[in-house]
Amino acid sequence: MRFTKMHGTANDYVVVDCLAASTPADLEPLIRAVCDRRRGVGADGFVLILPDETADAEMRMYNPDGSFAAMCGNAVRCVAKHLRDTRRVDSREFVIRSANRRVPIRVLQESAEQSRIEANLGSPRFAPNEIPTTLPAGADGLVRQVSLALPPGTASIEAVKVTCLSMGNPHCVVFTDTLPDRSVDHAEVLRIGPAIETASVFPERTNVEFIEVVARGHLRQRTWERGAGETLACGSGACAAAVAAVMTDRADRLVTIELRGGTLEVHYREDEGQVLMTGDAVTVFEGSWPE
Ligand SMILES: N[C@H](CCC[C@H](N)C(=O)O)C(=O)O
Repeated sequence: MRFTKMHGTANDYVVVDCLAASTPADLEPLIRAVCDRRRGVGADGFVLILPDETADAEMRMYNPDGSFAAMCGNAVRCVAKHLRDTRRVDSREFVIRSANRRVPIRVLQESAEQSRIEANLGSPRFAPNEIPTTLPAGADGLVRQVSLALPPGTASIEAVKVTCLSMGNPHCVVFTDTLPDRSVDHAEVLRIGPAIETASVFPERTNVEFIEVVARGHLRQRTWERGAGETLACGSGACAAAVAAVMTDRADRLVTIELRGGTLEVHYREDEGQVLMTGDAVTVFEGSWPE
């Protein structure tokens, strides 16, 4: 199986082009083996690129544990770069489908190694059943700064305040100004993250973003990803964080998000309520995996 190793803000993926090749069989064990950082290639996810009737291509992204994710912001920029590099699309503007979302792409700069790409991830969904979560929404229909109890002994605190939404995949945002230490560097990501990811109030689990508000146009983010653990960046998570910061009046609609693996620009547009994310996409190497 031929693949391309890529990353977006150091959130790395094994990308398999199935536009002119068959889709690998028996995916789950293959994904676990390929994503294993010691025994395999090592990646935060495994991405298939497939033909599509309604878009220029379909992206299917799987976490290292084999679970499917309906959206993936950093990976969609990698897929966009691959489609341009392999001349599957002539224009710098095209559409990639991920599950039930069409993601309009604009390629802003490009080179063989690295490109700068804008992806429109669409509108956030706020209804608890669309996130999904069993946490209660307020009178405004938002799950905003709701208290979530942590299992005893998880962390130095017994509960956290969370703001939840979907970008096609579930996100739970924790602002560090509600934690004992306001710095995102000291947030108990490795303890609180997994406890929230697998909390019973998230029937499909959830991604977790820890956000420090530096200024109304500058956020710092650490991420505990569903099915992957702490990653150096999460694009859909950055979009969710930007929306949550606007929902809680902590930020303006155009924000720079500083993640451990790099920087993303996010624009939560007021007009159609869509969320545009701009960042890099990097090709690292081509490889093959024994069939
Ligand atoms: N890293 C990805 C998110 C993967 C989300 C996945 N962990 C899930 O289960 O939803 C991103 O850049 O958006």
